[in-house]
Amino acid sequence: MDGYIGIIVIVALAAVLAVGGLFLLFRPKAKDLPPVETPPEPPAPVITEPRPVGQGERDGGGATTLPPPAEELLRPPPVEVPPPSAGRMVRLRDRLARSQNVLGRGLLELLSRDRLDDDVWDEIEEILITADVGVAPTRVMVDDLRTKVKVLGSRTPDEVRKLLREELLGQVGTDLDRTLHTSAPGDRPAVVLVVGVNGTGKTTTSGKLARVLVGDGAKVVLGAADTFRAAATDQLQTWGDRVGAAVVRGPEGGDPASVAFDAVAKGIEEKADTVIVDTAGRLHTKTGLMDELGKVKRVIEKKAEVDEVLLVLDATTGQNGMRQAQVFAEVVNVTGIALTKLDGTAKGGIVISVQRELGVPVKLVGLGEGPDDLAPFDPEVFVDALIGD
Ligand SMILES: Nc1nc2c(ncn2[C@@H]2O[C@H](COP(=O)(O)OP(=O)(O)OP(=O)(O)O)[C@@H](O)[C@H]2O)c(=O)[nH]1
Repeated sequence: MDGYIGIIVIVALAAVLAVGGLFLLFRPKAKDLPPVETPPEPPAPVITEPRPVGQGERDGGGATTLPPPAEELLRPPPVEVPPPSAGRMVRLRDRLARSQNVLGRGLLELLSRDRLDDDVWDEIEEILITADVGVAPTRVMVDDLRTKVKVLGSRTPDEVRKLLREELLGQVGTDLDRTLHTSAPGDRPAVVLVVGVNGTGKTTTSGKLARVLVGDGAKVVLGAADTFRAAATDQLQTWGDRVGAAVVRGPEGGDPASVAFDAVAKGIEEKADTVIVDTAGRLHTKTGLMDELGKVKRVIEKKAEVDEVLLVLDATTGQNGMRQAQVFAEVVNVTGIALTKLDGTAKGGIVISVQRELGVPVKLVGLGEGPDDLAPFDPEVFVDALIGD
């Protein structure tokens, strides 16, 4: 019996030891334990730099801003000193180069081809027509170029460029008198009358021209004879205020001829160098409105000669502009063309066609909406911008 008890005790002891060993062997290690939950760190504080205190905040008014003091409201805006006109077209050359890329570089590329067969000449013709050079001038140019290419035979790139440059310059015309008559002999101011159909950019061009002249040192008076559109008068007033030019305005819907007359009278009285008279946009097909324009000019002439009649043409309207130009020329004897929006069209060929049809030179070109984006037209800069250096 004692033997049995001893065996039982030994077995029991062995069992206890075995269970203890197993526990020690498979006990969970620290890294297997579930992580101890620690409270999240509080978010870092957002440190903002103090903003300069605005007037409203200073008063504890949050977003509201106090109006500027009365004397500040009454003070006229500072008068600007615009840059002189010299070199303007060179400055704006890139705009031309971008918009007239096809006309210049396209022609250059085609003329540089080894073989100039009929298909290539057709393409050359198409480029010229598409750029609004006009049918007759296109024919002349293609014939000229064909003859010159034949004479040259094989062509180096420099020869092609020279050939095209000469042809384009010949068509644009280097010997036309492009002088803007903005100063008059004697002691009266020169009078510039600005005319054209609606929306071509007459008011903008009048304002920009005032800047050109003031930049060149002249004293300018502006006449807001566009009494039809109140906004045009305000627009002109803003242009005048910016460069310190007096603006003569009349009542809305008033007689434009009377405003034009008063503007010239003011120019004489103030010993101005130039009076620029902006007129209302009118469709060339409306006889009544065209007669009114004729009257504006005749009434001005009671006071002083009109030295320059600038027809403002929108280059983007293409051949439609030609018809307008003809009618205006019949009524008011146009002496110069201001071609606007040349920055927004590939139809730069209109310079060639309009001069040929009217026999009147392009004197100014508009190359953007900025206040100084109007330049005296320079044929060489124009052609060089088209074909690149
Ligand atoms: N891109 C570009 N826009 C121009 C140029 N010249 C004028 N404009 C824009 O053409 C628009 C019409 O110009 P306005 O001067 O008001 O035209 P307007 O002929 O006086 O208009 P009406 O009095 O209604 O006949 C404006 O948005 C001008 O900024 C130019 O050379 N280039």
